[in-house]
Amino acid sequence: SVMRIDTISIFPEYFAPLHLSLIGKAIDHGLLEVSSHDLREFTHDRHRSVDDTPYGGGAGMVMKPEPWGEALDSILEQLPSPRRRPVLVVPTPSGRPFTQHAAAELAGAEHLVFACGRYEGIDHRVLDWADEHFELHELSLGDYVLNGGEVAALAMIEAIVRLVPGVIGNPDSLVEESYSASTRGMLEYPVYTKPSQWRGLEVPGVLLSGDHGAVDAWRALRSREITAARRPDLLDQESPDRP
Ligand SMILES: Nc1ccccc1-c1cnco1
Repeated sequence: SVMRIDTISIFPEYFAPLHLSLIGKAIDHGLLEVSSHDLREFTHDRHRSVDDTPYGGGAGMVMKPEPWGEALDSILEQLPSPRRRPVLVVPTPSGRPFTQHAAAELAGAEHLVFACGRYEGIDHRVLDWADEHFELHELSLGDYVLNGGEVAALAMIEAIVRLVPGVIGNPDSLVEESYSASTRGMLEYPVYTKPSQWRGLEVPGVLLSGDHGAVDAWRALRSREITAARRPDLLDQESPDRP
């Protein structure tokens, strides 16, 4: 089944990279449809304004509700009926953490819409209205400040689309990867390839030994060392996907 992704942003050109490489191939193979919409096409004033000063005062500008309402309406109108509610993802610093688990959940959706806000955010009434017409997910990429949702949406789209069956050539690379990349897995062990000597640096001998048991043990030990050093929060997590 074809997954459809719509993005809405005042910088639609941010999404041009989606048409390259992996995702570009999925689109060519008809597995995926991506279209990016310019929020300003849903304004009607001479200045095509999308933001205004915040009620209650404070610095910065807030995105006006009307253009968002019209943009979301136009997406709903283009849906074949009868339709399942499309998923609306709003990247926001105040969102639920976006995790590999969330990516896997969203990979099952038929239709994903990404609303990318700038400035100090979108008038909250847009989210209240959208909650009645979409399956709404306010998601954060991490605890840092971006200028807008576009970069977050690109990352989320890549994480989601690569889990859609048929998009990635070699599925078993997903199994290994998803196990360790998921936030409840362990961190990846270090990897090496030819040449065995490079700038005076050698490859750990065990990896050249052909002793697969020893290799697995070495990798498990390195994963645990690295995880303990960088992500102690991931250690000894009891989780459904790691018995
Ligand atoms: N800082 C932001 C500003 C606007 C839209 C999203 C974000 C975001 C998402 N995840 C982290 O930050």
